[in-house]
Amino acid sequence: MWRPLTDTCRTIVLVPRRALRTLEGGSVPHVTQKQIRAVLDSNKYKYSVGHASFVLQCPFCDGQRSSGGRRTMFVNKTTGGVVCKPCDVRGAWTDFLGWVSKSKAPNPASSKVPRVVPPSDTQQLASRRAAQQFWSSTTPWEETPAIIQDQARRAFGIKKLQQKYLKKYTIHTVKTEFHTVSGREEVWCVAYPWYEGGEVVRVKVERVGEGPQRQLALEPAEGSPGLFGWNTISSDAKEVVITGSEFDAVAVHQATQVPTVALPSGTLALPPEVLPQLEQFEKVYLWLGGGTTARQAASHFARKLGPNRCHLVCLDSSSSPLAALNRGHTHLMSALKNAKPFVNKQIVTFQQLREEVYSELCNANQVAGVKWQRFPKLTQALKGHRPGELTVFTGVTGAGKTTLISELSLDLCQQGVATLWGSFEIRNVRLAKMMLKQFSGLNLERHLKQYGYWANQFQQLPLYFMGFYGAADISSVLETMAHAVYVYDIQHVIIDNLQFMLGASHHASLDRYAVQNMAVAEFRKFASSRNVHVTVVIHPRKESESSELTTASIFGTAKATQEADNVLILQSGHGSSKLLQVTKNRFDGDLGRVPLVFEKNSLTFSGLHLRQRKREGVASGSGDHAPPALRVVSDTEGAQMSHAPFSESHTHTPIGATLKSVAETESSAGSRPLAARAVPASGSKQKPFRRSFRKKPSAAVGAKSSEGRGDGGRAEDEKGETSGSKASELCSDCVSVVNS
Ligand SMILES: Nc1ncnc2c1ncn2[C@@H]1O[C@H](COP(=O)(O)OP(=O)(O)OP(=O)(O)O)[C@@H](O)[C@H]1O
Repeated sequence: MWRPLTDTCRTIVLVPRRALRTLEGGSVPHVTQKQIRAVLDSNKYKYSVGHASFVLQCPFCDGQRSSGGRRTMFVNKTTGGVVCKPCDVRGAWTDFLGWVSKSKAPNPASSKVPRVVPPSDTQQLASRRAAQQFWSSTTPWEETPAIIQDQARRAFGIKKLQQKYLKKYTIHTVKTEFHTVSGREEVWCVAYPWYEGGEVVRVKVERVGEGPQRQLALEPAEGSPGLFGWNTISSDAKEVVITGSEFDAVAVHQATQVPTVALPSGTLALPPEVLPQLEQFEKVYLWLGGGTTARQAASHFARKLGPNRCHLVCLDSSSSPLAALNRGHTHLMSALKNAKPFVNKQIVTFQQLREEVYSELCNANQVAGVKWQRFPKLTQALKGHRPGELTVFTGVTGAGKTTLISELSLDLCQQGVATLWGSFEIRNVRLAKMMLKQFSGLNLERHLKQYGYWANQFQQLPLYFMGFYGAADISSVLETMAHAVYVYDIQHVIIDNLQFMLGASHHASLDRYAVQNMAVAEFRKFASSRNVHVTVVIHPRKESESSELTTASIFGTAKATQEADNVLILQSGHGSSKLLQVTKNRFDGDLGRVPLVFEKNSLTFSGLHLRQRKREGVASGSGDHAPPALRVVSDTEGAQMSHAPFSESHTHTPIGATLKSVAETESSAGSRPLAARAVPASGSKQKPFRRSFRKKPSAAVGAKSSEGRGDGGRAEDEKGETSGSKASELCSDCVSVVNS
C-alpha cells in the first residue's frame, strides 16, 4: 500500500522482489507493462493505453456508490499502482492482484466483485475530512480585509494578479497560529487548496509576512497530494500548463487563458498519485521557471508524464511566469507558443539544444550542483553534487568510508536531494542510527529523551533505503533503483559497497574483475540515462599500510575509475584525523584534499560537534517529543530545518523540496528566498507544531571556501586548518529557531 511503514517511522524501505511481502509499507512492486497487460487480458478487462497509465472501466465500482455507473480505473504503467476515484479504491499492483483473485467472476461486464477497502482508505478519509474542515475555516480572497490583501500582495509580489483570477483559483486566507521567535502568534496566512477531482484533499498555508522569511504548513500534516488549480480545469480540456508554484499558475492562466495547475511539491517531485488526473491531456506544457534546476525537473517529469505529449516552456533563462508578469512582460502567450517539444531522441541538433546550452551558461552556479554545507572544502574542489554523474569512493578497510559517505549524503539530503541508500554491508537499522546521530550531532544513547524530537525531524527527509543486505543480483538492484527514481524522484543513489553486493554473483564465464566491470558499467549507464547521481563505494586492493592510496589502488581494472566522473579517496591520517582526497573531477578538473576530524559521539567528520557544543549552553534537551523551546542553530542546520518538518505520508516528497523549488523560482525572479516554514496545526485535535527561522545569506560558507584556490586546497591543509575549525567559526553567524 502507499502508506508509511509504521506510524512513527515514515522512512520507506524499498524491497527486492523476493522480500516483497515481508514489508508492507513503501514496498515498490516490480512489475512490467507486459505483466500488467497479461493480467488485464486474462481477466478480460478492456483497457486503453494512456500516457502514464492503462485506463479501464473500474471492476470495483458497484454502480451504486458512484452514481454514473462504473467509473475509470488507472493502472500506472511503471508501478502497477491502481486508482479509481469514484469508488475510492487505490492500492499497489499486488493489492490489485489480490482483489482480482478474490473475484469469482472477474469479467467486469457480469461480475459483482466484492468491494475491498484498502487499509489506507480510512487514513485517506480522515485526512480528507480534516482538510475540508480546515478549508471551511478559511476566508475567500475577495472577503479578506483589504489591509490583509495589500500585505499579501506586497509579501508575495502578486500586485499584478487580478482579483477575479485569485477568486477563480480559490485563493483563501486564514488566521492561524504560528510559532515565532517571540512565542506563539496568530498570523494571517494565504491558503492554497490541493484538489483531487472536485474535492479539496489538503491545504498548503503560507504566512503573510514581510522580510526574507517564508513560513508554510500543510493541513493536515498527513494525506495525499493533489493539484492546485484543478477546480479550474474542465473535464474535456486537452491541454494544460503545469507550474512549480501556485501564483505562477495564476499568472500563467491570467496571461494566457490556458488551463493551468501547480504541482504540490514544485520542481522536486511529481507524485505518481497525481498522474491519473493528468491523463486526460494530449498536450502538457511544463513551465517550472527559469534555471537549470527547473529544466532538469521538467525533463524528469516529462518522462513520467509521457514524453510525447510534453513541451518545455522557458521564458528566459531565469524568469518565473509571475516575475515576468510583474515586470510587465506581455509575451507569456508567445512563450507558450514557442514551447519546445521534450527532446527524447537519440539524435539531436544544436538547434534543439541551443536554449538549454544558453541556460547552462547563464546559471553556472546551479549547473555546478548542490553544495555541501558541512564540507565547504569538498564543495571548493568538486563545486557541487550534480545529477547524472558516477562517483567512485574508496578507502582502506575500516577507515570510515560508510561513516563519511553517510554524512556526505545526509548533508545533500537535508538540502532536498532525494536519496536512496543501498547498504549491502551494514543493516539499515544501524545505518539509520548512525545517520540520526550525524543529523542531530548528538550521541543519542546519552540523550534518549531527545530521540522523539530528532526522529520526527529526520523522518521528514527524502531518504529511502533499499531492503538488500549482503550479496544481491545486480538486475534486482537496478530494478529497485529504477522504481525508486520513478516513484520518489530519487536524485542520489549510494551503493555501499560493490564487493559486498557482488559477493554471490556467479558468472561461470567471467572472472571477478569482469563482473565488477560489468556492474560499474551498469551503474554508469543508469546514472547517465536517468540523470541520477550514483555513488559506488569500492574497496581498494591490498597496499602497504604506510603508503597513501591512489586512483590506481581501486580494486579491479581501471574500468571503474575510467567510467567515474569523480574519484574520492579517504586517506588515513594520524589518530582521528583523516583526509578526503579528490583525485578525479571530470566537471572542471579541480582536485584537492579535505581535512576531516572524526568525532565519535556524533559520528561526524565535519566538525558539526564544535558548533553543537557551542549551542549546548543554550539548548536544553527536554522530554521526549518535547524539543527545546528555543534552540540556536547554525546555518547548516537552518537548511536542515527547511527540509525537515513537513509531513507527507503518501507522496514521500518533502515539502522542503517544494519550498526549495519555490525559493529557487522566486529568488531567480528577484522575489523573497525561502527562509522558513512551519508545521501545520489545524484547529482540530492535532497538537500545533510550527517553527520558523531566519536564513542568513547562504554565501557565508561558500564565500570563505572559494578563496585561495589553485593549489587543490593543500596550502590550507598545511596550515593545519580543518573543516572543523571553519565550522566553529560559523557559530558566530548562528540563526534562531523556535519551535514547540
Ligand atoms: N576516523 C575515525 N577514527 C576512529 N574511528 C572511526 C573513524 N572513522 C570511522 N570510525 C569508526 O570505525 C568503524 C568502521 O567505520 P566504517 O564502517 O565507516 O568504515 P568502512 O571503511 O566503511 O569499513 P569497511 O572497510 O568494513 O567497509 C565504525 O565504528 C566507525 O564509527
